[in-house]
Amino acid sequence: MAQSLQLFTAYNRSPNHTLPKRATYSETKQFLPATSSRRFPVTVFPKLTIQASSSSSSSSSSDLESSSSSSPVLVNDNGTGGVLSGATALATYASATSTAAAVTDSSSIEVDSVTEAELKENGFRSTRRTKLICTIGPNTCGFEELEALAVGGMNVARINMCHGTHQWHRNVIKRVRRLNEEKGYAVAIMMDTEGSEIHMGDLGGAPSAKAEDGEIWTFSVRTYESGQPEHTINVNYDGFAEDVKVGDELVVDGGMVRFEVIEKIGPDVKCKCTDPGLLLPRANLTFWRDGSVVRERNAMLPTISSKDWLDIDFGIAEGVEFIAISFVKSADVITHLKSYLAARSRDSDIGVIAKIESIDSLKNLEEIILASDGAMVARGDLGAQIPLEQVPSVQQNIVQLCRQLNKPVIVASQLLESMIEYPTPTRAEVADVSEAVRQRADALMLSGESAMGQYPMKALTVLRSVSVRIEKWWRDEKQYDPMELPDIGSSHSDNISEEICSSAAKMANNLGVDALFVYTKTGHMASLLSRCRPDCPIFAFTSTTSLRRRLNLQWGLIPFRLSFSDDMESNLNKTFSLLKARNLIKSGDLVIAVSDMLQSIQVMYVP
Ligand SMILES: Nc1ncnc2c1ncn2[C@@H]1O[C@H](COP(=O)(O)OP(=O)(O)O)[C@@H](O)[C@H]1O
Ligand SMILES: C=C(OP(=O)(O)O)C(=O)O
Ligand SMILES: [K+]
Ligand SMILES: [Mg+2]
Repeated sequence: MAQSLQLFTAYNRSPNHTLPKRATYSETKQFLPATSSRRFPVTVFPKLTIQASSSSSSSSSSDLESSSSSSPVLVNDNGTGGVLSGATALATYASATSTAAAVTDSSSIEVDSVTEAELKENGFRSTRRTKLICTIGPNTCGFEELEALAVGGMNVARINMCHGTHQWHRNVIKRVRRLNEEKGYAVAIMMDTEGSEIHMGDLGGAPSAKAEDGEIWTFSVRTYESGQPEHTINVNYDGFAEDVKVGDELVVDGGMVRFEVIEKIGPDVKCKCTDPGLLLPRANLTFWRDGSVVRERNAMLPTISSKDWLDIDFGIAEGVEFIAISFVKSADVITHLKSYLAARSRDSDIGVIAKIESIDSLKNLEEIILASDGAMVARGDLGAQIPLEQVPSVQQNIVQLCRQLNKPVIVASQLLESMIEYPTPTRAEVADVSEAVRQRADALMLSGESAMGQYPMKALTVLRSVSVRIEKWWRDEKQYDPMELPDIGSSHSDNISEEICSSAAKMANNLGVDALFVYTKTGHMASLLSRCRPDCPIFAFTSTTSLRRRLNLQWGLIPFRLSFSDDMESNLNKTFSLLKARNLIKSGDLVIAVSDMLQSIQVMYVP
């Protein structure tokens, strides 16, 4: 297959290639009632009594008609229909997406063509559980590129407010929304704030500048009206010249270029290049003294700057699903933002993701994660603030803590950095991706690889195929360590939900069921199931498209939009008939269903 070929052709990379050795960073049929012999109701109510389910009633024929008439026909490379391999999805995306239809009426179910194809081809148990995030930049902002990314498995599109204008970001959001509406995808939008980081200016419009060994460069807080002199870099932080000392090490982009401070002249800081490399516009700057990162007055800068507040208002107005906050230092800022969001965005529920990328965030890790709706291991800046060799253990700790606290966690930055320039990843990068998948992080994120790299689709394909392969490997080999999941709920009802989900997940593993079904109004039960990381996929049914998108960040959840009632019996009947109409399930499949309206566990074969 194309994908396995691609992973192995890396050997063909010429040892004499002329590219730089180090990649630069920056940059349904009628429903038939169930036969009682094939069904085992295990309904658990809050008082924990066992109730047998009554026999089911058939769903209305209008459900069936609307569903089957809108069922998309998928075409594979050979045009024989019905198959779209995970590995060949990219090659066939045009045919798949051109025939896929989004369905939004109340009697139908909404799922996208890619999920549908994956379920049909590989069966439930082989669907990808790890979610994929792509940063959108100049190389991926067009409708066709965004569509190719969605077909390639993008679950969340990230926009980085460090770059671009509101109009640019608005256009990207509109295109993603159009894609969701027209093709039935549930791609969520994550807006990432700039934060009060120290970074360089725009290089006077140049795409990059090369700093050579021993060259003297001036870093200055001055703004140059009539063009920037040669070897001069503008710095955005007013206190820069006062805070640095002669002898400090100035680190660009976490170590891609290094300078030593040799002289201070008013607002100008003269520096000698000690590690040559490419300077990119708005690159991040840190300065180090005696082996640790210096945090002078910049430590006092607000986590959410006035510019960030304007960007947050923009995110609210555009209805983004997630806002990721850069350089979080404490839980207060998250709590404050959450109350601001609650007051401003009445209907929508925007998730706040805390980016763990500073020493302060590590000191207050648990309270920050508890206050947030998720966390990101932002290894780019984190690796510029703590010694690099500490990053892997910190990553593992954050991933574990997030799962224990039931918060989705993203592993970000440099996963496939070399693919910014090369069509194949390094073995080390594949091992890094595998490790994040083995740790069972909720999501993996591409930054420069998808924003401005030369091979965004190939990078996404690598993430997808490595994820699927590693997940299957540890399911087959039982490679993963079971994790102790503490009670996290604050009420007895919460504890019941947790017990139901962990029991349902355990039953699912022991019985080898095909899928877990969860009917959820708030997403809570879905996330509790995801937290258990069961062996089978979790079909999460929710009645709103916004919640469907938001669930798309979490491990193992396949979100569907479906109108449902408080009557589990009729929900299940409706779901079975709709899914059967689309050949997504078949008679005899074993399913365990839970819901957050009725605290119950039902085990049943699809009639
Ligand atoms: N909206 C955008 N417009 C232009 N370039 C972008 C945009 N988003 C990302 N990029 C480019 O992709 C690179 C990698 O993205 P990311 O890691 O999110 O940013 P950063 O390098 O600032 O941390 C950026 O350095 C920038 O060159
Ligand atoms: C994801 C990160 O943040 P940004 O790309 O915004 O610097 C990071 O630092 O790893
Ligand atoms: K950012
Ligand atoms: Mg960062």
